[in-house]
Amino acid sequence: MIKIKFCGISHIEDAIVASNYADLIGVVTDPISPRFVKPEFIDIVKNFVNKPVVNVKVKGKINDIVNESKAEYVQIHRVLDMEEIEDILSYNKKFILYVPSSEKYYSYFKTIVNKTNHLILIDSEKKGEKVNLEVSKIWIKEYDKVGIGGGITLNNIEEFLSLNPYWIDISSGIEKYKSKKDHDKMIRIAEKVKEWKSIL
Ligand SMILES: O=C(O)c1ccccc1N[C@@H]1O[C@H](COP(=O)(O)O)[C@@H](O)[C@H]1O
Repeated sequence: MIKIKFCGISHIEDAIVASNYADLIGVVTDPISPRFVKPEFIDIVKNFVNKPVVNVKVKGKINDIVNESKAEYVQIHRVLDMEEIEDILSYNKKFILYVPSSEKYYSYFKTIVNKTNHLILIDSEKKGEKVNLEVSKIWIKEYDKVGIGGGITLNNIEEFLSLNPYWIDISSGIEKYKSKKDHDKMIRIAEKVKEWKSIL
């Protein structure tokens, strides 16, 4: 079954619902985000959930991000330079590495695939825009750990599932308002993913 990451969790009650319906729980600890919470929130969340937590960060040194919480995964939501890619190889930590969905990042995508064994997240080049599905379709076929995010909602999720990604990543599409999750949307999205498996 296609795995689910519910991201941008900033309330304990949302984390509990995410834990019941998703495989990964994303918490954004970068002040750039309207869903920002302090890294300490992750350590609190971990007392209430039984699924791995992902610390999502855009800026900052990799070493600082790795050590700032007890999250099982670190998602670096920016394009890394070569030195940083080499650096992540030295950590005994699970990473999610963001690749913008544009042909111009194909060689970057291949570098990550060839050098690391981590999960990849294909997302839109600019936050708030929809991911490029044509590019994503090709890359998903090339590497088995590719997930897709970027504008997934209850109304368009089938388009994403039809690409057969390893996992999907959803944040704004399951919100009531910015930073607060809509539990009904979370449950309905999870049901759609489950039903999708039974169609195949
Ligand atoms: O969600 C955020 O606020 C965020 C901020 C900065 C970097 C990444 C962020 N979120 C990531 O983007 C995907 C897709 O989000 P959406 O579903 O399009 O809203 C999300 O799942 C996070 O991994």
